[in-house]
Amino acid sequence: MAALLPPQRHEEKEPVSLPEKKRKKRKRTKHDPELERLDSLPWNSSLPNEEEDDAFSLFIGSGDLDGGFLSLEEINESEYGLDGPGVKKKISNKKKKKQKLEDFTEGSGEDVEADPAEGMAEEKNAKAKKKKKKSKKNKTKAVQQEDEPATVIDNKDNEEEEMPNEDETYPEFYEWNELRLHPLLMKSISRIGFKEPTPIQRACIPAAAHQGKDVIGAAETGSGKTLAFGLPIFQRLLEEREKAANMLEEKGEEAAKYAPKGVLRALIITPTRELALQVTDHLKEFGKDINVRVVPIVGGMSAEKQERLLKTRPEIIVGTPGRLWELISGGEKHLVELHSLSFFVLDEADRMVEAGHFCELQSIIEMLPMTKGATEGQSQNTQNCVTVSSLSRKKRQTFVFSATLSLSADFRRKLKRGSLKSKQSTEGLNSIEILSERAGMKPNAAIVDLTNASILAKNLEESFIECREEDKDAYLYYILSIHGERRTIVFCTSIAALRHISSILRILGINVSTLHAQMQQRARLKAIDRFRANEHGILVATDVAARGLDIPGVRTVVHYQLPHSAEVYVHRSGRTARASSDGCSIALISPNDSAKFASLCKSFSKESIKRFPLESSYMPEVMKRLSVARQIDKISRKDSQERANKSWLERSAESLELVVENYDSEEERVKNFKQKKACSVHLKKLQQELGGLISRPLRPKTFSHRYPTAAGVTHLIQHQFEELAKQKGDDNLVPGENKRRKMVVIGQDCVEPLQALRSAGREVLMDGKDMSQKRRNVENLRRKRKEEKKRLRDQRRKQKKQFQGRQ
Ligand SMILES: Nc1ncnc2c1ncn2[C@@H]1O[C@H](COP(=O)(O)OP(=O)(O)OP(=O)(O)O)[C@@H](O)[C@H]1O
Repeated sequence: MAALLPPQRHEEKEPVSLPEKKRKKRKRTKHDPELERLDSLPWNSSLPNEEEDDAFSLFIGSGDLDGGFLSLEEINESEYGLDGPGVKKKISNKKKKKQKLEDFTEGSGEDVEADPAEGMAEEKNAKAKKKKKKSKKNKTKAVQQEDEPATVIDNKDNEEEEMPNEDETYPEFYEWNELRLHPLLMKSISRIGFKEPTPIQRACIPAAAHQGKDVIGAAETGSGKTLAFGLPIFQRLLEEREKAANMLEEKGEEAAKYAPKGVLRALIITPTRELALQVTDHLKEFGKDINVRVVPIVGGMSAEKQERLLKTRPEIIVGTPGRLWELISGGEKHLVELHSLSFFVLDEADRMVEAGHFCELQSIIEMLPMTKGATEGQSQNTQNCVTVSSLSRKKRQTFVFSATLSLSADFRRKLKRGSLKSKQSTEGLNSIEILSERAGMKPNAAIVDLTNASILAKNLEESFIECREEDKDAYLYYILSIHGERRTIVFCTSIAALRHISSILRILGINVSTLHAQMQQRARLKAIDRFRANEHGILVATDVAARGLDIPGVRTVVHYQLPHSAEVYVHRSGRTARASSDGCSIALISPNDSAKFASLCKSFSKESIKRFPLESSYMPEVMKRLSVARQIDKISRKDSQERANKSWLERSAESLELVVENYDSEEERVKNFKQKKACSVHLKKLQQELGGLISRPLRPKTFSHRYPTAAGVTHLIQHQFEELAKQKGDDNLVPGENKRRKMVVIGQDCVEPLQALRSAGREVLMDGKDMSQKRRNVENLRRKRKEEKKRLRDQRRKQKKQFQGRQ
């Protein structure tokens, strides 16, 4: 356990004898049961089998240091470039240190052109602060010169003063203390209110922030991976600033080299635009207290906005591979300064090696200057280099994170042997391993794999509904109407299916947002915002929303169509049951899906899965509504298709300066007109019919009209009832009559899917063979029915012919 403990910052200033209190504390942490639990966690069993002696299966402090964490004695700050040359260890009190840091931070903001959106307020603040600080600084300087000449720490009292006691400052957040984060980060953590680090944060932060290691991290969805790489980045930037601030007096201008300002320090690449924006927001939340600029660079962003953001010369950029490569290859000034990069992060790395991202990502990686040990000649952009300190040039850390990361035994063995130097030796490695290798992943990288055998989040309840393909709409409508509580995401594999169900649901009066890759970026963001804003929102999305989206309060994920891979299933389901909350997933399984579903369960080592409880007495009403909705949908589609075709024809003709003439005869035109009119009358009729149906709560067949007990009343309908009751009360407010007029909804069986599942879900054994057999049986049955129908049809025809012959 010692590996997680080495107090790097303490180490620097630590006196020969530690105070008794501290020693006890360290001893205590050494035997932290949580860390021991992590230590004993196995590698994901679904991944290739491990050799017993593999040190990379969550290596947290054993005697074998190869590829694992360094022990306390082995950490040499100078090796990681964390102490600038000639730094004298000084005694300074807490205030003085903070003051210096602030001075430096302020300075760093001065020559950075601010983003107009946020910049004005910042500029104002900075000016006011600057005035204040100037007078303060002068005072402090005077006091320092008189009272506190620079001395080497050798005395307990001073040491106690130097390190702020976080226990006292943030007593509720003591769980973070062992990670020894910078006080400003602790301030952010306390402001945001994260009581304790998540396991992945606990495991990654010491390795990444204090031991300067590269990290490959895998942990379940919603487990806080963003901060697992975000906090080490902030920690290092702050430490560098602090050191530069300490040197400011001695070295003057030169000190600034140790915390270069206005240069790119971290490049975080994510597979989707939404994820990049989300990671940016998450990090910005922490960057607030420490004046670190984090900006997103994603496809779909306007050139002006992009330019404005890059002009602020942010330290951290979060982007998608396509747009980043476009800018890097185009020689964008801020982005080509990749030599100053201290962190290169691949978030959701396994998704990025899929088609569509790989080439751009590979090109970006090829532009990265070689890290320690590589020949200078291999760096392609050295002529663009500005002078940066050895501190930031010395090493770049690479972080690779995902919930579904699989590394081959061969790659882990390679890391262990430290044989990752050759760029050519990529034989037998998968794409993610090749990219990690090319990105300069160091041989002693820490691999932290906290995924369990099933990889799925532990608070997730999975379930399924078996139904015919054509009944999926009905079951989806059933779930959303009867159990439509809290936020729900419905996943489709194809955009066509997404369009179909979102249209049907809208016709049925269910307000849904949609999200898919063919939408304009602005519309995509709007859809997410709308979904976020509605506590009971419904988002119908393709797999573009499967990864990383972090929207609190998503309680249900419906797999309308099964995804193509087990990984995507994990990520889709991971949109619920995030952090410490719980949620459920419901897969709609048609006979065609059953074999796929069985193999999915097999790959997660699932022996049984719950069948989602259904109340069949609701289905006749559901089917009735759906049938009308489908007819409306068909007519509207036909109509809009015709209009689209017509306008396309007109637009094309207009662009060619042609006149479109109508050659239809008068008779045809009248006929068309009549047809259209009949169609629109029919449509209106259907709409009226559906309006009548959906104006009432969805009721089971046995529902009594005389006693509305609210069976099947969703929150929406109950809300409508309440509104209605309120309205009626307001309309004719006669004193004394209130009681009689008020409509009361008695009882409520509208429960969340998770609640329904927990109280009534039935476990079904998942037997792959059984599922396949079932599928075969259904297919046989269908074939027989078809044959029977054909036989009957032929028979009828024959009889008809015979009858006609007799006549
Ligand atoms: N220490 C913590 N305590 C409580 N909540 C946390 C903590 N760290 C992060 N979170 C919250 O947990 C949620 C999930 O975090 P994050 O998005 O980083 O997860 P993730 O592991 O990257 O998920 P995914 O694999 O789906 O991308 C976020 O809302 C985040 O604010």
